[in-house]
Amino acid sequence: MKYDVIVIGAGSAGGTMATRLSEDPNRSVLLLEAGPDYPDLEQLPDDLKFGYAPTASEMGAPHNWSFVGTGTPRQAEPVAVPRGRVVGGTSAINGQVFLRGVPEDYDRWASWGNDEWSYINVLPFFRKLETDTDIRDDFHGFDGPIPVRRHKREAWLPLQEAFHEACLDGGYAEVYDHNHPDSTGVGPFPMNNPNEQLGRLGIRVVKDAPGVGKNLRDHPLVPVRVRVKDDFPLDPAAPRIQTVLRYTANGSDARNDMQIFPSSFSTPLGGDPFAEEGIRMTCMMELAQSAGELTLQSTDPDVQPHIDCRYLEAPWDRERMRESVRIVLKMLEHDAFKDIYDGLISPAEADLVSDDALDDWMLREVCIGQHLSGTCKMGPASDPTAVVDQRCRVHGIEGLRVADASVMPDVIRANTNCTTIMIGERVANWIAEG
Ligand SMILES: Cc1cc2nc3c(=O)[nH]c(=O)nc-3n(C[C@H](O)[C@H](O)[C@H](O)COP(=O)(O)OP(=O)(O)OC[C@H]3O[C@@H](n4cnc5c(N)ncnc54)[C@H](O)[C@@H]3O)c2cc1C
Repeated sequence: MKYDVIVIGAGSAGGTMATRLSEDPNRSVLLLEAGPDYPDLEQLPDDLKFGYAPTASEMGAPHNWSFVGTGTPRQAEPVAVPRGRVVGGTSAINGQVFLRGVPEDYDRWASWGNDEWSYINVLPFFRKLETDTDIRDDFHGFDGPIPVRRHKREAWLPLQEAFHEACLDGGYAEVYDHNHPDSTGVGPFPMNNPNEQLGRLGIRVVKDAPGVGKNLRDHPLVPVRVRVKDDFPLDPAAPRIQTVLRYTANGSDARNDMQIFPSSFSTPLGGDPFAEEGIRMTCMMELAQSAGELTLQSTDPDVQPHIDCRYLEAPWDRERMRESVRIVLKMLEHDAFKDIYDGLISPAEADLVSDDALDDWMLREVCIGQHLSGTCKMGPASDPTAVVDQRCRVHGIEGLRVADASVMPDVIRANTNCTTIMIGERVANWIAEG
């Protein structure tokens, strides 16, 4: 059997591409996926259907590749690297935040020789992929396949309210629409959950592309773990994440290069997702200077690659992360937290005595941001580190494209799913045009 297009991997980008390309009955499309398919809601297992509890992304969970990587040299244990193995890919096990990057992210991609990816060029595809159920304007879609909504104010849990109040008092702007190009400040996350439910190895080299595996980008995060008062309600099944603060670090020229968001329920790190610990305030770096690397360990596709994240390697990353932790600590002293906050679980007092002590704590505690990207970056052929051109065609190989989160030349200042789906939309469009 011959196919016009073969898509490997039914994840955020691959699933989108196969869907769009098969809209034309005259085009044959083969979609190959390593994990199972659940074609309707009845057959969908609970861990994939109810996204609030992170059971689907636990190590060893049935739809998780359960990779491991190296976070920083100071960590004794490897970091867990969950990736979805199911039709839907990682978007089937993710946190359902549906945030776009800031326009400058895409304009930076364009400035590196990929003019097709400027914000003005990608906006129609962001609109095409979604139906925003809250907002109708030039920046949002209203007839696309993915529903986008925000948790209504009356449904915010008490921690989210306290966080919001403390941020406003801290001088941050109030934002309702974080997908608006100008947004910065605190407000509800846009979500895509449905309304209230749910060579060295002897491999023959076909093309030497030295950029493959380099430029591993992510949003490293440092969790501040907080004990709560005895009578403060903790519900493991409630939405953990509802609001977010996006802000610019002191001295940074990159808008919204940092995020802080509160989790209304937290568990010991890496432990049982229903075991209660308190709450968590997460400091997340949206535009890290440090980049990691992904290298093959074997020719066997079942052996995972070595994933070296190199989080917080750059002093500038540590400086911004220290500031973020200190913003959280100050925020916890705000009156809005007086019925919630009962002391820190981590960091301990000794971790806060100096910049060095705090760095040491951060380098031990830093976690994966789940937004791995960049290891097959797009760029012109004149860039020796570029793996694909701006239409995602592999340089020097006819008929082969890479279209997923790995083609981002740098990670965007937002969670990656929405942009990855947009990449799938764009590439499908180019293939369809011929
Ligand atoms: C725990 C977690 C939470 C996250 N939360 C969010 C969030 O809230 N918001 C957000 O925007 N982003 C989030 N992300 C990130 C986001 O989901 C990913 O960036 C995005 O889904 C990546 O899409 P992709 O198409 O690049 O890859 P994937 O969606 O991972 O697709 C790759 C597909 O290829 C398949 N595959 C791999 N190898 C083979 C093979 N050899 N043969 C056949 N098939 C194969 C895989 O099984 C998978 O289905 C999260 C990620 C994780 C892990």
